Amino acid sequence: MTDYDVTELEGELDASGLTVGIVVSRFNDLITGKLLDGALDTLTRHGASEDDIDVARVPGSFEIPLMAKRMAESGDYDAVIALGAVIRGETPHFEYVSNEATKGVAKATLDTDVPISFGVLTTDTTEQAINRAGVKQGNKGSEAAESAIEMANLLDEF
Ligand SMILES: Nc1c(NC[C@H](O)[C@H](O)[C@H](O)CO)[nH]c(=O)[nH]c1=O
Ligand SMILES: CC(=O)[C@@H](O)COP(=O)(O)O
Repeated sequence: MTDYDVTELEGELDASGLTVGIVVSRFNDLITGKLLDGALDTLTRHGASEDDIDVARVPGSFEIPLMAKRMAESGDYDAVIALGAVIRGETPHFEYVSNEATKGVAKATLDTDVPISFGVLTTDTTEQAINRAGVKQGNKGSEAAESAIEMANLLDEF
């Protein structure tokens, strides 16, 4: 590939010194607990201190945006991580919960200017969720933690 003489900016994957808030849904907690494990493992492996990580538990993914926004606007956190698992049932409820959780987190991060990474699974089946919580398809909680670290460091450059 041709080398370009451009300035490239990228957030370091270094979590040392970062304060991080995690909002995790209790709904489907057999899944969300694994997402939380993945996020905490990633944060500490990249240098975050457990003393600098706060975890807030909410009833379901619909409640994530409000708590994520409250953490972000507190000024106490360099980044917030949103973790949930919305699994399709028999009714259209899945669409509403998924859409509002997604839109709410997106709005909260833009409104507060604080990185809020999106680790909310939206799956058709329980198996799909299990596979994305530390089995065959990785761990969305770990991925969300990496995004939070990178964005906190990248935004610190501006
Ligand atoms: N069905 C799922 C829900 N439903 C609960 C909502 O998130 C919310 O807590 C309730 O409507 C009360 O406001 N939540 C999930 O996180 N995952 C689901 O599969
Ligand atoms: C995503 C949901 O709210 C869903 O799990 C609820 O299940 P159902 O649509 O069968 O009531």
